[in-house]
Amino acid sequence: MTTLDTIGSREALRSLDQGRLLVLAEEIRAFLIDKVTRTGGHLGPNLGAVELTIALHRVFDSPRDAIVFDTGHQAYVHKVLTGRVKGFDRLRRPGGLSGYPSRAESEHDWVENSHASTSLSYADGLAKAFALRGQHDRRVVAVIGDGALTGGMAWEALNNIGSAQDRPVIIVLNDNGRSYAPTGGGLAEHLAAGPGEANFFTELGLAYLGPVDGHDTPEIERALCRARVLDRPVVVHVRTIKGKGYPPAEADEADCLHAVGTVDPATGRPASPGPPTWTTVFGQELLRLAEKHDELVAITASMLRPTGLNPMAVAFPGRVFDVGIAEQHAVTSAAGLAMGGLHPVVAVYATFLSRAFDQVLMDVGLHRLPVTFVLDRAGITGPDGPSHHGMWDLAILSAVPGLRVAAPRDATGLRQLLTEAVECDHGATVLRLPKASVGGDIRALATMDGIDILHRSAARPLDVLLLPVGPLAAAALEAAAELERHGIGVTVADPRWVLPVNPALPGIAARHALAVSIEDGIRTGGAGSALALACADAGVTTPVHALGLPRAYLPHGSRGTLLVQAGLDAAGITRAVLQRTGRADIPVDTEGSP
Ligand SMILES: Cc1ncc(C[n+]2csc(CCOP(=O)(O)OP(=O)(O)O)c2C)c(N)n1
Ligand SMILES: CC(=O)[C@@H](O)[C@H](O)COP(=O)(O)O
Ligand SMILES: [Mg+2]
Repeated sequence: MTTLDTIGSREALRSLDQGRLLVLAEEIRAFLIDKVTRTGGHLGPNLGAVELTIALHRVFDSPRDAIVFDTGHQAYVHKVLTGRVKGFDRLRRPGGLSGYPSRAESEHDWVENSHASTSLSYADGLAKAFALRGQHDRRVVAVIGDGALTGGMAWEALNNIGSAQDRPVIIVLNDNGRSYAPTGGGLAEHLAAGPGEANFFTELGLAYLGPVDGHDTPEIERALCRARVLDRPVVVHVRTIKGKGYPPAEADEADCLHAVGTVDPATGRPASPGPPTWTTVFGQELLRLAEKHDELVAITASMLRPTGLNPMAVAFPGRVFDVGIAEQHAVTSAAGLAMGGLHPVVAVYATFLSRAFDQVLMDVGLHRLPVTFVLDRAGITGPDGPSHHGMWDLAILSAVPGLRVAAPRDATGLRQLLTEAVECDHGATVLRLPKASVGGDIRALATMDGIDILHRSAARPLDVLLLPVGPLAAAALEAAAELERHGIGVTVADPRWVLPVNPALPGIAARHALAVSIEDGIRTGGAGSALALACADAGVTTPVHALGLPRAYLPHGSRGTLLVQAGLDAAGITRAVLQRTGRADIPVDTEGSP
């Protein structure tokens, strides 16, 4: 019987003496390494939060006291301590444990959104609610990383929390000195300055306790107990080590094994390097363009390597800026760079650009500035779940006047479109790339009005027009072959620049009996909706059917499975066309997946 087996309740956890606490921490570390190296997940962050989370659950009475985790990627220990040990064999698997807090999983979980820098705002709201409902005994604890603290929302919340001396929000700053890479900026320098430094938190109206050794459970508990009874807003500054206790993580210069796939537990590395990804191809091409165009600069929001900017950063360190987890600042500072005569490339995950929509619309779009956005993880991403799927960008960006969106279907297309984007000096451009390895090139048979014709049935070319967005071209071509076997003629066309709609597309659609757009994004307001509107405006009566993702929060799972479930694989596209051409009776071969 391990100590971990004995802590089925908070009372049992609180009953452990210091010796057993040390044993428990090591058992949890070994558990995390064993499970997460098999399933994939956020290993480094959680290894650094072991003692901190044990202390939190010994001092506070969750869920009566609310413990809110910022970003939520470091909540595995919280899940271990709240009865979910058994779920870790299926962490981030379809139907299995979420990699983030999940309200459906436990009453101890509050925030499911994995977007950083939100915890202090939730905490401010919860504290107000508890106060207004007379629940003055309930504490609100926000656990925020030093990286997440570089996000603007956190400072908006601090401004409010600091001014409310009667609402005792307890902010636990989990300071491991890193986001992915070492955290940069004035805040990080201040936090690293050492205990003697007067802490600006006090000037904002918050008490400050620390710095505390984040791997000494009793010391953390003493600080948390003081915070608990202070009865005013307080920051408990906890110093931790990302990847603590696992040498491959502690030694990992890049990001302390921040997020891993299935890896060898002995090394923390995958058994074999995977095939080239879209990110890799982008990073290499951006470097080539940076060598050619001195005006090219790049910006990341604390994700230099994950977005592929590292090659350019190594070659041109003065032209790549990491602004912290601050997408809004990234976009508007890009507007400033463009106003200053440069051409910025803002590299960001698609889901995180949502946070900076106003900046795209009013700081870049309104001024018609030459800024290029490269959205990685566009479309279904998979294991990170609903707040990570990059499925909103086409719908929200379709509203920005003058902004153009491209979706490359292969590596050659990515290189060509990135060149076109960075050479465009009269407005914003966007490229969207999926979380996937890049497939083989798909050559065009012909190009007309900027539209690549990928396939045209010899027999009856004008039955159905398939318009895949980006990499879904491969599934569309497979569907075309299947449809032809049923005597349906298919044209497959790739406009490359998918928004705004290419003015030649309604004319092409008019020559077909049915037009079907296919996009890895929500169908409401996406590329298909835009095409239908363009056809209507042009008086084209060809029915337009938009295949895409539902306007829903999709669960975590594998990208392939989720695309199949959305009908965005070859079989799904084929079924959709057969249904709309009165041939629903024909059975469709459902083998294979995108
Ligand atoms: C708005 C937003 N941008 C980027 C990310 C990607 N991201 C996830 S965790 C992370 C680093 C967080 O650093 P920190 O808060 O210090 O937590 P740690 O991993 O160090 O425990 C980043 C940038 C995100 N989740 N949300
Ligand atoms: C928590 C967070 O936002 C990131 O760590 C994200 O999980 C990384 O996603 P990828 O693994 O797709 O880079
Ligand atoms: Mg950190």
